[in-house]
Amino acid sequence: MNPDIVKERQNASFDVQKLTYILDGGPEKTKRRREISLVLNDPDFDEEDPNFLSRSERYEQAVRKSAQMILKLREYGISDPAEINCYKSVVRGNFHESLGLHYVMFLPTLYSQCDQEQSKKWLPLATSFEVLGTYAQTELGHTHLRGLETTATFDPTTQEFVLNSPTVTSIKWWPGAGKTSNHAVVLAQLYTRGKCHGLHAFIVQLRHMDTHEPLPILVGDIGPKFGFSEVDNGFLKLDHVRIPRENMLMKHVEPDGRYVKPASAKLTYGTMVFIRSLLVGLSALVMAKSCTIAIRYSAVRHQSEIRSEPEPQILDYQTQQYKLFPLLATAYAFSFVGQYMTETYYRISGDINQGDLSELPELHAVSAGLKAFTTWTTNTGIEVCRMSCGGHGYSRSSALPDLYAEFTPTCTYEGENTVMMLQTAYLVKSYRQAKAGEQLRGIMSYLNDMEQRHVRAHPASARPALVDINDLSDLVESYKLRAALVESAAKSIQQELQKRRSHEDAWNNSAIDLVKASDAHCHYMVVKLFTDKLSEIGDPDINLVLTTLAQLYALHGIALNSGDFLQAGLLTVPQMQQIPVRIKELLCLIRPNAVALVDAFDFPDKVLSSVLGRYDGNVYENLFEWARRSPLNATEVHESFHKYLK
Ligand SMILES: CCCCCCCCCCCCCC(=O)SCCNC(=O)CCNC(=O)[C@H](O)C(C)(C)COP(=O)(O)OP(=O)(O)OC[C@H]1O[C@@H](n2cnc3c(N)ncnc32)[C@H](O)[C@@H]1OP(=O)(O)O
Ligand SMILES: Cc1cc2nc3c(=O)[nH]c(=O)nc-3n(C[C@H](O)[C@H](O)[C@H](O)COP(=O)(O)OP(=O)(O)OC[C@H]3O[C@@H](n4cnc5c(N)ncnc54)[C@H](O)[C@@H]3O)c2cc1C
Repeated sequence: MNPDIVKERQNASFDVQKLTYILDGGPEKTKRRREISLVLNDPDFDEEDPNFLSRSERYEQAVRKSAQMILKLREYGISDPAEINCYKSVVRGNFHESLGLHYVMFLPTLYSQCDQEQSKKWLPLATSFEVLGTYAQTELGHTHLRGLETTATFDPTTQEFVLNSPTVTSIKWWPGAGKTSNHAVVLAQLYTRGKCHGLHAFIVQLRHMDTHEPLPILVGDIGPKFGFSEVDNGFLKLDHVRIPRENMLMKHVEPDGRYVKPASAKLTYGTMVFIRSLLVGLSALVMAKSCTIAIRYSAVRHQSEIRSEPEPQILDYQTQQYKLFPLLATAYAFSFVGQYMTETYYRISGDINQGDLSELPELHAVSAGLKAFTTWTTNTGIEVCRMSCGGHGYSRSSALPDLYAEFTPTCTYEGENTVMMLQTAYLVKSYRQAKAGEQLRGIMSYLNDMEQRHVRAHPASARPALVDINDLSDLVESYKLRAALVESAAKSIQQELQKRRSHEDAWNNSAIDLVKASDAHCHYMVVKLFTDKLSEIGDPDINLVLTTLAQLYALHGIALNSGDFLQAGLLTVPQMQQIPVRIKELLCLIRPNAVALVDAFDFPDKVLSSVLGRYDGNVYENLFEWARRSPLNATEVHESFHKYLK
């Protein structure tokens, strides 16, 4: 064990194990997670570092691993969805799996949209993996749902739907598992009796069940990408492909071609809401991994000098702390927000299953906003962690390049982030309702408050700032008032409308304000949820260290967005000047606990797959060993010497 890292652990002021329990949701859950993690010792999962393999080899290794996972899950009798998720995230490490779409989109769509008869037919096939599915929605030319071109036309004479990609732009593009899957949920515009009824989901068989040869359908892999090398994102061109009427999910078409309206057309989009909710938790996980790597490495890396010798740990540089500790605070904040998002998703979708759709718009808005907010922040954060590790951070052995490449598409898939932020219509609508005196419920209820107190964006001079920057509840209140930026967005729309612009143009001309408002709303939610969590934590040592992190998260966010807080008169210039001073104090308070705080995330070394983030801190000897395994070192003289240099 590296002596620096041993010393760091001795300095911790709290019980790391107890903090792990809090993150997991209780000691029992930690115990079970650790039991599941023992799978890492299974020799059947031994594999080559994917960084040393070609794309085709990576895909093959990933398929083998996916197949092994299925067999092992059966062998160990793991069937609880949360446990399956935990198991898979341990085995997957920092990469995706080729069967991922089957689990995260195909199966959930079947579960939520099959009627009884369909469930009887499709669920056994899909859960036994005879049917391997994907989710084919996006097209070459469009992702916006109303713009999708694939059609499904009902033919009452044969009781079939005819699925067609009429143009090049309508070819399905990006669905995971182009080579792996034999079925797809295809999203297409439904036509019956000559009328379009919008987007609906259909189960389409793509490949022969025995030979895996494609049916008369053009299907394949879209080629190498920035990352996602384990995943065969695919294309799919349907040329008048016929499927039985029973393959339409939720069965909206009667045998005579009559269309039966669903309770809400948006229920078809349910799987996207599900994944967006999951991505909040994924952001927390990836931010936690990145911080673990960068902070452990910073504790064992010595460089340059502060006073004279010896060379200090780079974690002692104030600038290094300023790069990493706000991200550490963010990882904790997002962990608690992820827990909230999961609970909210299951609570509201439970109500939806009982026929109560009243909270569906809020679930959509919150999951879209938090998905965008947390993935954007994490995306930037991984890169900060990588650069904070200097040259070694650029090596694939650090895992940070892989974490970035695998995570960055979360800002794009499942709804491009700007587009998701613009789903603020709900926010503006809520603001207008509150203004009209309606009492709002749920997370939007803070808008009631604003109307009652007539709090508005005022110039700094017009309102005395009563904020104590050392008091978290005051900071939460400030974030709440800053979220009143939604008023500026609503006003901008109003002004545009007064200029006789159409509603659509008024919206587009206010889009920057709308995204800012959405961002401010999400930021408030994160600060509030982090602060609320503190009241549940009884252990005084842990409460203290997490309070320090929450303060840092809140103050750092204000420092980055100082213009908003000043403009709205929420803080004065002298208070703003105090914030960097307080931030520096907080960095010093966090410093002795930094390694313990990342240890509490409890990532086994094999899951981190990072030479820099090793628990024992023995970085250099392992870096050397890793480099020697590079395929270029397989021979002492590379063949290119004989071919070209000699
Ligand atoms: C551990 C975790 C593991 C995770 C691993 C992950 C690996 C994953 C691997 C990779 C996997 C990647 C897989 C993939 O990427 S799958 C493909 C994902 N694609 C998208 O996400 C497309 C994004 N676009 C959209 O969702 C829609 O086009 C938007 C939303 C932009 C507009 O929408 P639309 O076109 O309809 O037009 P509209 O704006 O008039 O809206 C009309 C009304 O509908 C409401 N509305 C809209 N949407 C919803 C909704 N969902 N629930 C409830 N309501 C909704 C909306 O608020 C409005 O309400 P109102 O104002 O009229 O009241
Ligand atoms: C790794 C990966 C996996 C994927 N997996 C799947 C899958 O399994 N199944 C599937 O169906 N799809 C999948 N996708 C596709 C993914 O869902 C889309 O790429 C995503 O929804 C974004 O759409 P787009 O690519 O058309 O971007 P565009 O919408 O074209 O975005 C391009 C730019 O235009 C801007 N823009 C677009 N619309 C607006 C607007 N209304 N207002 C303001 N700005 C706007 C965006 O902000 C962005 O800056 C995957 C994508 C990736 C990268």
